[in-house]
Amino acid sequence: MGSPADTSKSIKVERYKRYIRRVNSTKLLNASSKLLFRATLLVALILVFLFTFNYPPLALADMYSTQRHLQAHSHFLSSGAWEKQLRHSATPRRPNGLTVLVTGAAGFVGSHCSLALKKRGDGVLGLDNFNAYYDPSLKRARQAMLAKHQVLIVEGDLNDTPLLHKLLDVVAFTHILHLAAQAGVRYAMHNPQSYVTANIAGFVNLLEAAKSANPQPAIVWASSSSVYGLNTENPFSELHRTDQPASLYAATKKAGEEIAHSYNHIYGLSLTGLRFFTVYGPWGRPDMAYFFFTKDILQGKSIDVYETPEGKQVARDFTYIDDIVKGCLGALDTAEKSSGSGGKKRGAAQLRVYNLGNTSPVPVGKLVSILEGLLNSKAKKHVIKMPSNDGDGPYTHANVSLAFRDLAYKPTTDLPTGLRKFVKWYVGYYGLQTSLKKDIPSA
Ligand SMILES: O=C(O)[C@H]1O[C@H](OP(=O)(O)OP(=O)(O)OC[C@H]2O[C@@H](n3ccc(=O)[nH]c3=O)[C@H](O)[C@@H]2O)[C@H](O)[C@@H](O)[C@H]1O
Repeated sequence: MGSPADTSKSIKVERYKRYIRRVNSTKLLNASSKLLFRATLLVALILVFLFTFNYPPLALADMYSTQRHLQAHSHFLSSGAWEKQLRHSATPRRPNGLTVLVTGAAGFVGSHCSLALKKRGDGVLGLDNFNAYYDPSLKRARQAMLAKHQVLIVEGDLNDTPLLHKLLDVVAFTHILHLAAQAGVRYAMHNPQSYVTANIAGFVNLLEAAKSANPQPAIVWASSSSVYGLNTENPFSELHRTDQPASLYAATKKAGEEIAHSYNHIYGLSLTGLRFFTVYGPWGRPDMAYFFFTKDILQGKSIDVYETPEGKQVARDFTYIDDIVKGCLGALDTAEKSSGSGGKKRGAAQLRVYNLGNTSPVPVGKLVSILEGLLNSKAKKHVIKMPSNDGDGPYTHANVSLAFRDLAYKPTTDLPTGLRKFVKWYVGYYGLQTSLKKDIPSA
C-alpha cells in the first residue's frame, strides 16, 4: 500500500491523463468534423459548378425530367383520386362511344381532335409533355380550353414507361390517337436527337405499352407528307416511293411507318398512319411559316420567301385543321380492333396508311399575298433560294382517293378561307384587334 501523498499524486496523474485523453479526443473530433465539413463543402461546390456552369442543358434537362417523373409518380401515390379523374375524362357520354388516349393533346392537331371527340360524346384522356419547342404558354392555353370541356391532360412523356403502363391499366382504351412528336422539318438540323427521342423511342415505348394492354387499343398516328422526300411523281400517292427522305424529320416518320408494320405483324396491333400535309389554322404552331409570317408582317419585319434553286416558286398542299380533324375521326371510326391481347398475337390485324392533304398546292408567294390582304399590311418580302441542305422540298401535292374511299375524307376548306379563320383567331388570341386597320371579314 502506498502513502497518502503517493495516492494523491497518482490520482492527480490519472486525472491529468484523462484530461489529456479528453483534449486529444476533442481535437480528433474537431479535426474529423472539420474534414467532414470541408468534404461536404467541396461536394456542394462541385455540384453547383456542374449544374450552373459546366453542363447547363444536361443538368437542367435532368432536373426537369426528374421533376416531371416525380410529378407523374406522385399521382400514383395519391392514386385513388387521380385514377378517378382519369376515368372521368376518358368515359364516353354516348352509347358505343370511343375511349381515346390522345398523345400530344396540348398540341395543335391534338387539341382540335380532343375537342371534336369530346363534343361528339367520346371519352378522351390527353397526354402531353408540354415541352418548350415552341411557346409552352400556347399549349397551356389549349389545355385550359380543353379543361373547360372536361378533357384532362396528364403531364408526362412518351418515354416514361411506368406512366404509360399505369394509364393503360387504369383505363381500357379502345383507341390511341398518337399525335405527340417532334415536329418541324428544318429544326432537325439543330436538334436531331429530339426527333429520335420523341418520334422513334417514344413511339416504340407507346407501342410496347399498347401491345401489352388487355384489351389492346387500335392506334391511329401522325405520319407526314415529308416521307415522299425526293419522290418526283405527282400528286403524291400512297403507292409512290417513300424510301428517299430528305430530312431527319421525314426519316423518323418513315421509320415510324416501318415500326408500325413490325408491331402489327408481331403483336396484332391495329395501326393506321396518317400523312398530314402542312396543316394550318386557329391554335396553330408558331414555328410554321404561315404563323410567323403573320407575326412578322404585323410587326413590320421582313420575311424570307423561299424559291427553288431554279428560281421557281415553292408550293405546299396547305390543309386546314378542320379537314384534318375529320380525317383523324374517320380513321378512328373505321379502325378495326387489334387482334392480340396481353402481348400475344391472335390473328391478322389492320395496317393502313393514308394521305390527308388538300389536293390543291399553293405557292408560298400566294400564301403571303393572301395574308397581306387579310392583315391589310404589305409584307417586306425577301425572296431567297431555299437553303439546299435543310431538308425542305420544293412542293407537296396529295392524292387523297384512298382516304376518300375508306375514311370518307373530303377536304372542303381552301387556303383563303382557312387563313381568314386563322387570322381572326390570331388577332383575338394575341389581343390585336384594335391595331388592325379593318376588321377581318367573316368567311
Ligand atoms: O407536311 C408535313 O409533313 C410537314 O408540314 C410542315 O412542314 P412545311 O410544309 O415545311 O411547313 P412550313 O415550315 O410552315 O413551311 C411552309 C412553306 O413555307 C416555306 N418557307 C418556310 C420558312 C420560311 O422562312 N420561308 C419559306 O418560304 C417552306 O419552304 C414551305 O414551302 C410542318 O412544319 C412539319 O412538321 C410537317 O408536318
